[in-house]
Amino acid sequence: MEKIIVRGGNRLQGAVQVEGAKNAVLPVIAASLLASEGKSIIRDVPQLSDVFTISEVLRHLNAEVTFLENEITVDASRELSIETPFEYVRKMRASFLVLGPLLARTGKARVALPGGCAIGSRPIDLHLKGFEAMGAKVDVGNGFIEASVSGRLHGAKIYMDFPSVGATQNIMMAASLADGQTVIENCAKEPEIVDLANFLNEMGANVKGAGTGTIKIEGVEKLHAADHTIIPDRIEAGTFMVAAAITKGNVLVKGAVPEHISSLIAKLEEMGVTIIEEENGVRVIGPETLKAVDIKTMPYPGFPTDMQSQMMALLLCAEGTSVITETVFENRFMHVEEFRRMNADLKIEGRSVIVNGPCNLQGAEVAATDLRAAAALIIAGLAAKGITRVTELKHLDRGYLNFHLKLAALGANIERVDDEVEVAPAKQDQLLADANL
Ligand SMILES: CC(=O)N[C@H]1[C@@H](OP(=O)(O)OP(=O)(O)OC[C@H]2O[C@@H](n3ccc(=O)[nH]c3=O)[C@H](O)[C@@H]2O)O[C@H](CO)[C@@H](O)[C@@H]1O
Ligand SMILES: C=C(OP(=O)(O)O)C(=O)O
Repeated sequence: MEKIIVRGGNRLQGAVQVEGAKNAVLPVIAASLLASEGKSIIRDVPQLSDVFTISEVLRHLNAEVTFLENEITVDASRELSIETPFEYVRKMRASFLVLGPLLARTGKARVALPGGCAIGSRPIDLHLKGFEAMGAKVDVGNGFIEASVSGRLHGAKIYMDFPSVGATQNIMMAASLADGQTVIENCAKEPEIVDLANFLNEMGANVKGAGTGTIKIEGVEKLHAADHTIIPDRIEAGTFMVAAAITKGNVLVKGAVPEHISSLIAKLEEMGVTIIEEENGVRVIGPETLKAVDIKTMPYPGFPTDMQSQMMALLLCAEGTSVITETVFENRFMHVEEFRRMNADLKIEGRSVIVNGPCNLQGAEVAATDLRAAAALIIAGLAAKGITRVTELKHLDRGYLNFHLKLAALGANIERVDDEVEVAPAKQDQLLADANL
């Protein structure tokens, strides 16, 4: 079994470069299915397992996808098949994002129903309501969603009960090839929505208002391939910022875009962390003593749920009582039990967790329960006394590239091993060199 082994106590120092955003690249790759001519080139693509999964989905749908390091080329000009089986959707829920493009491009799509996952039940009603409002007939049965339309989808006025990121993206993509105007009200405002809108517009779409609460899309006859560079990953950036703060370190997080992480910056500053905006990123200097703060996750520009578990790790080291309230997903506290194995004093009360800090964190064997929990447990290990072993690394690999190598380059005592066969120092140096760190 693979594990990451962390020996806590080292201060992180130096600079780390963030990758292109996982949550931006997945919808952009799905959107490339809308181009009936040309080859799209997508740049700054992180080589993550989720990216490989969505590429497999596209290949299964008869698109041609080629990788060249951080660049992906997609040719979706051939006739597309319309079915995405469960094996892909089970691996990664974002596979469901092909439904909108397929429906708009071919008039029909059959995509396996995404189930719940470790962070909540995650229904898809808002996606489906949107497609129905645009004239699609949607049937759910035998574990599949089947959507079809005779002729083309038509524009519609769609109000979302909750600003769902995925539903906003799926509807935006479908509406780009619909007849007439679609207006999505109470839509998601995340930077990844803006990145997708930019890509769609580069493909010849007419999308306005992305980043605000109302998006207007004038459907066009057809879309062509485009050349697009993915935005930097704000969650990876935030994860390294928290890692720097917890080790009382001094780290420049290169590629971090301050306006994408303003809620995180505000909370870190409230905790006593020094944040300096530099030309090519954000410098984080951890204080000797961290102050407790309260956090409530919210849709963007609120505090991101994808940073909740990493912040929990940091608050475990803060003086005083903090309250973390999760409003986006109903069950995103699976990591609490794992933190408790590290001597954390945490109490779950409904949708909140009370953190009584500072905890005397101790190394332990812990299992990642989801992608961000994996990073959070490793971060806690950086501050814990003794050795922390983190298993279930398949979660980590969905969203972080070379995570342990990047931390090692900043001075962490960390290695990734298979069944305790520890990587010899010379091999570790070679890995760092290979990863260009
Ligand atoms: C690949 C990707 O970009 N994933 C991100 C995306 O997930 P995802 O797009 O799945 O998240 P959503 O914004 O859709 O979900 C937010 C909330 O809305 C609910 N909901 C959603 C759709 C729906 O039809 N009905 C419904 O009730 C969900 O159950 C959840 O409670 O945004 C989340 C919220 O910022 C992030 O945590 C994920 O990292
Ligand atoms: C929850 C996440 O991703 P997904 O929506 O793909 O599960 C995440 O990136 O933290």
